Amino acid sequence: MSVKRVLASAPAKIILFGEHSVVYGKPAIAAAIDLRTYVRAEFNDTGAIKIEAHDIRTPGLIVSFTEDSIYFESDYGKAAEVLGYVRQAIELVKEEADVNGKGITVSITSQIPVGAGLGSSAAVAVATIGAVSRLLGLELSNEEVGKLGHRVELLVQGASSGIDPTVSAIGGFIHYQKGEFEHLPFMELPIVVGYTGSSGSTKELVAMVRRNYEEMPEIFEPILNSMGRLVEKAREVITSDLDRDLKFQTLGKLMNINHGLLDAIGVSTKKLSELVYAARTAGALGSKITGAGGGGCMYALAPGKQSEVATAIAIAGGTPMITKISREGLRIEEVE
Ligand SMILES: Nc1ncnc2c1ncn2[C@@H]1O[C@H](COP(=O)(O)OP(=O)(O)O)[C@@H](O)[C@H]1O
Ligand SMILES: C[C@@](O)(CCOP(=O)(O)O)CC(=O)O
Ligand SMILES: [Mg+2]
Repeated sequence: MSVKRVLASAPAKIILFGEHSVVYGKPAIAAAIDLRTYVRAEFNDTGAIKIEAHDIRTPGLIVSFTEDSIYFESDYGKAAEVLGYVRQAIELVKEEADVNGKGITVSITSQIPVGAGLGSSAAVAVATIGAVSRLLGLELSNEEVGKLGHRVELLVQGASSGIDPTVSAIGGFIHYQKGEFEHLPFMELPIVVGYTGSSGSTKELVAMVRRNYEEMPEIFEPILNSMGRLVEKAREVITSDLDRDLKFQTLGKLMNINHGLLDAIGVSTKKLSELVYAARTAGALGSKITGAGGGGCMYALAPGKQSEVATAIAIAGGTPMITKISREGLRIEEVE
């Protein structure tokens, strides 16, 4: 029986250590979290690719009212650009399969705030590849979907380490470097994510760091190397047989150092720093930006203090989210 409709979902992530330096080939540690993007894919008879993005707000809406009608106009150039990840994801899958001139309709709903450092771009790419590949009868492993998701990010952003699509596709807690990943022993992490409410574009932030790196390589090299070293130290701690409390204390110190280095390369903002320090004052062992920065989210490690830290983040003007690691990555939810 041929497949008519597929619903797939893929999780958000946090980068625990090593964002930005991972783009320069250094290692990083990330975990999938329990916020998801859902993508439904089905055939249509128009021969066209149709994308229904229910969570994307198009800027610059103009509405004209007459007595008996309403006209809508929008900045369609920007609308097409914002759907670049979904479109590229569909195109890459179509290259691998015979669609017989049929069109594909993709409909997206998401729990992940956009441009917030939680990997919404990777989750939408991974869930789209998962849904469309299954619709077209391709048997791709989650790891293969992650690799295609990396190609999507490279095509749209120009640069991407691939850590986000990898962890979104395979789930869990990973160490990642230059396309290779390793699952770390699963541990419950008592974390709180704090959202500033503003967004940053990963494409622009990665490009800004690259420009500054090229202008002052002798300053940036040692900072990126230090980020890489602290990731290795964090991995040693996570995989050691130290007791949980000692592990968290050292990881907290490393988070604070990582935040300082991210601030040094220019990806923090006043609001992010306010949330980072509010969390520490409320008893977090460590706190830092997560993801590309320039707005978006920070996270804090707060064993026994999660509700105090959540309150402090809210008082400082952020939106706290107490999340859990998602062991599952890409999931096929329904096939009809
Ligand atoms: N629900 C969604 N539907 C369509 N596109 C999405 C969705 N969520 C994210 N995207 C795409 O991902 C972009 C944000 O990616 P990025 O700048 O990498 O930030 P992040 O991955 O941290 O959220 C959006 O501008 C849009 O192109
Ligand atoms: C800055 C970076 O390290 C992570 C970006 O994550 P996000 O898109 O902000 O969720 C870029 C990358 O790894 O490709
Ligand atoms: Mg992204």
